[in-house]
Amino acid sequence: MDLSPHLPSSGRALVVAAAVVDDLRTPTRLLAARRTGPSVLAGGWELPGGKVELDETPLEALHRELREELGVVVEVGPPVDGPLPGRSWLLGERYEMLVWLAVVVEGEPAAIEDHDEVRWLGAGHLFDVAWLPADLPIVERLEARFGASPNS
Ligand SMILES: Nc1nc2c([nH]c(=O)n2[C@H]2C[C@H](O)[C@@H](COP(=O)(O)OP(=O)(O)OP(=O)(O)O)O2)c(=O)[nH]1
Repeated sequence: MDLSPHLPSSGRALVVAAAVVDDLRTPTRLLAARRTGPSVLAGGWELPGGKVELDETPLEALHRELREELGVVVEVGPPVDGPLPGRSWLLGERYEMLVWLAVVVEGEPAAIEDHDEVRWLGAGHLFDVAWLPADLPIVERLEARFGASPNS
């Protein structure tokens, strides 16, 4: 029996993350979260999320991670397609990551677990934080969806 039907055939472990925005159709703000560990990644900014466990689907993992890390319930929108088979994004040798747009429907994002700061970035400021290197092409892809905002 295949215990991990959602895992990529590449052998890399699957990570899921959300590009949390203020509006799914016309986003003007993106949420970034600063990692606290491990030391090699600490201080780097990322899209909140984490590894998919064997007993859950990628979307179940996404909802769990956002609840645990940020204390929010989200509505998940369209995927942000990456270049790998399965439309994931490469994160070095060991991981690949699926990304979806999402909006908060309950709670206020807070750095509860795995992060020490969360920050909303307006259009025009999406690269104001030190993103983890693997996230740069993802944020570039997101930027193309952003409209101008009066506060950006
Ligand atoms: N969540 C997330 N991880 C990312 C991003 N970019 C990036 O390179 N990574 C890397 C960092 C980690 O090596 C790996 C994800 O691991 P994680 O530490 O977030 O996973 P997790 O929350 O399940 O952690 P753990 O329970 O295993 O400690 O992917 C990103 O934007 N979001």
